[in-house]
Amino acid sequence: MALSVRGLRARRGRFELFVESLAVNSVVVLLGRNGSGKTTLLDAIAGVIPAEGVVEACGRDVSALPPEERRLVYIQATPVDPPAKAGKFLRAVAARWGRDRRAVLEVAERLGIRHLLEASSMSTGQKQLVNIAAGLLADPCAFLMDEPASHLDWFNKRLVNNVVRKLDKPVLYVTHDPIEAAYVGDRICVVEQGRLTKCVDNPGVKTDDVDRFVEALFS
Ligand SMILES: Nc1ncnc2c1ncn2[C@@H]1O[C@H](COP(=O)(O)OP(=O)(O)OP(=O)(O)O)[C@@H](O)[C@H]1O
Repeated sequence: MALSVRGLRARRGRFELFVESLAVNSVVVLLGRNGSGKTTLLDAIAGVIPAEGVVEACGRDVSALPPEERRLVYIQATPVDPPAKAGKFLRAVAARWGRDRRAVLEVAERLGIRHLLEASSMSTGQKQLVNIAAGLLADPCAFLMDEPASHLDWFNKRLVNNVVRKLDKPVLYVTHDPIEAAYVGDRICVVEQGRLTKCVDNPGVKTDDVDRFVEALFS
């Protein structure tokens, strides 16, 4: 079921975002210059900043609900520090959603982070993988992802991209990387000065040459 937005208006100082309509059925990528309003759009949908207009998720109007009741997973560009070791944290998230330890191990396997479950310290990119794992353990109506791969190496970026492509939930995905946009998105929308100025279906740009180039460098 789609995540959809109608007549969404939000302000940040003198900056104004207005999105007349946006339907997210699969993976929709937002591309735009710095300061164009991509994060503001995700913040407004998540409900972490005040906004006018309608946001629908799982077929219900969530516009008046606080963020924690909207059933949206919001992965932000800068990962949140897990409050405990990754394994303990992810087991707590799983329990919150009625899932067991096997679900944690399965998600950790998918994201290649089993070795981090008991780690006492992690890099920023490793923390981001744990944040993404926590999001996958939840049962949201949709995912909002703001540059989720900006701290990830190419291999982890591809791994996360592949996980995102297989999610059977709507995903609104911000990246600055057009190669990543072409790889992960079903639709690509351009954000300019707080407006969606263009949305196109992914024409199927091939990114294999870049993949081969990076793999050769690290082989
Ligand atoms: N905390 C803030 N206080 C006031 N204005 C802000 C604040 N954060 C952002 N803005 C304004 O909102 C505009 C949109 O910012 P936003 O973070 O949504 O852009 P973005 O497209 O996500 O940028 P980037 O690609 O650099 O992450 C900015 O141009 C800036 O003028």
